[in-house]
Amino acid sequence: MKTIFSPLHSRRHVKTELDGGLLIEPHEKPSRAETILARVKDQALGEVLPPEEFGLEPIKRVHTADYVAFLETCWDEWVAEGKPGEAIPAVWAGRGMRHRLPKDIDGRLGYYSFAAETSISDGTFEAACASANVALTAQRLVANGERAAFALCRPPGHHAHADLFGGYCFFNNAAIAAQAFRDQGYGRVAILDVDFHHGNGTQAIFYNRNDVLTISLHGDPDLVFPHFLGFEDETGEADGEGYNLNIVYPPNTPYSIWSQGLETACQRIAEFKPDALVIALGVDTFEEDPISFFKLTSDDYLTLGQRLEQLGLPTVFTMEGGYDVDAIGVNAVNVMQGFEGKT
Ligand SMILES: NCCCNCCCCCS
Ligand SMILES: [Zn+2]
Repeated sequence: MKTIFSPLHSRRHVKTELDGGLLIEPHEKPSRAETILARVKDQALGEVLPPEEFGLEPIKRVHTADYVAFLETCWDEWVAEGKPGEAIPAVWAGRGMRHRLPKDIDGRLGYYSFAAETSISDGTFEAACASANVALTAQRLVANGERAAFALCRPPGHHAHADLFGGYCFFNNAAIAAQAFRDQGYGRVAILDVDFHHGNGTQAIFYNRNDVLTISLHGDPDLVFPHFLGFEDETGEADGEGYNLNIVYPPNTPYSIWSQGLETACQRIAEFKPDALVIALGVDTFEEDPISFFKLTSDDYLTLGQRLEQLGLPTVFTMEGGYDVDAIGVNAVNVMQGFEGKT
C-alpha cells in the first residue's frame, strides 16, 4: 500500500496545549507522524510519496472561504496585537449570545473554534494545507486504480467543522477526500471514523446529506471530548436522516465489544453500497492511550484492517488521533498490514 507523507507536517510545532489548567506539551506532536513513517519504512509497507499540490479549492468544497482566510491570517493578526504567547481561543458565544463575527482577534478565534486545547502558531496554516494535500493525493491514487492508500495526515482533521477548528484539527481531511470522490463522479461515499473520539466535524459537514454516509464509533461524549455531539440519537437531518450513525461505548471497552459496533457499521456500509470508503483512522482506541479509555491491543489493529478489507471498497485511510507515541507506528501500520492480509 502506498503512503502519502509531507515533511511540512513539522511546520505545526506548537509548544502549548491547555490541559487541566496548565499549558502542557501538546499530545498532538510532530513525533507522531515521524514514528508512523518510520514503521511504514521498517515494514516496507510500500512506496512513500510526497503530496501533490491541490490549492485551496478542494478545501473550500468542505470549509467556508472566510474560515480558510481566517486560518491563513490569524497568527499574523495575533502577533500584530502584541500577544505574548501562542494563539489560544478563550471566549465563545454562550447561550443567549450572538454568533456573529467580531473584528477583534480574540473574538475571531472564538467564533472559528469550539475548544481551547488547540493552540495556533506560525506554520499551522501551512501544515494544515499540506495535510489536506496528503489526503487529496491518496484519494487521487485510489481514484486512479489503487485499491487503497494511506494518507499519513498531520495535523488530523475529523473534529474540524466547515468553519470551526478544535481537537487538534483545522481542515477535515477525511471530509475533503470524500468530497473529492463525489466531485469526481463517485455517487455515494461512506466515511467510517474509528478514532476514539467522535468525528463531530465530519458528522456536521454531511449531516443533511444522503450521498455521504458518516459513521463513528467512539467513547461516550457524556464522559469525553467533544462532549457536545456524538450521541446515538443523532441520525442525520432532512435528506440526511438515516445517513449518520453514532455507536457509543463506555470506559474499558475491549475489542471483543467494540468490534460488535464495527460489525454494525460494516453492515450499514454494505447496505449503503458506496462507491468509495474513507476511514478516519485514529488509534487512540489503544489500551495505553494517555487521553482515552478503550482497551484495544496492537494485534486488534491487524484484525480491524482485515475486517475493513472485507468491505471490498476502494479505500482511503486518513490518519487522525493516537497519542501513545511509542505504539502509534505499530498500531497504525497494523491496520494497513491487516488490510493487506497480514494476520
Ligand atoms: N485531557 C485531554 C483533553 C483532550 N481534548 C482534545 C482531544 C482531541 C482528540 C483528537 S483525536
Ligand atoms: Zn481521537
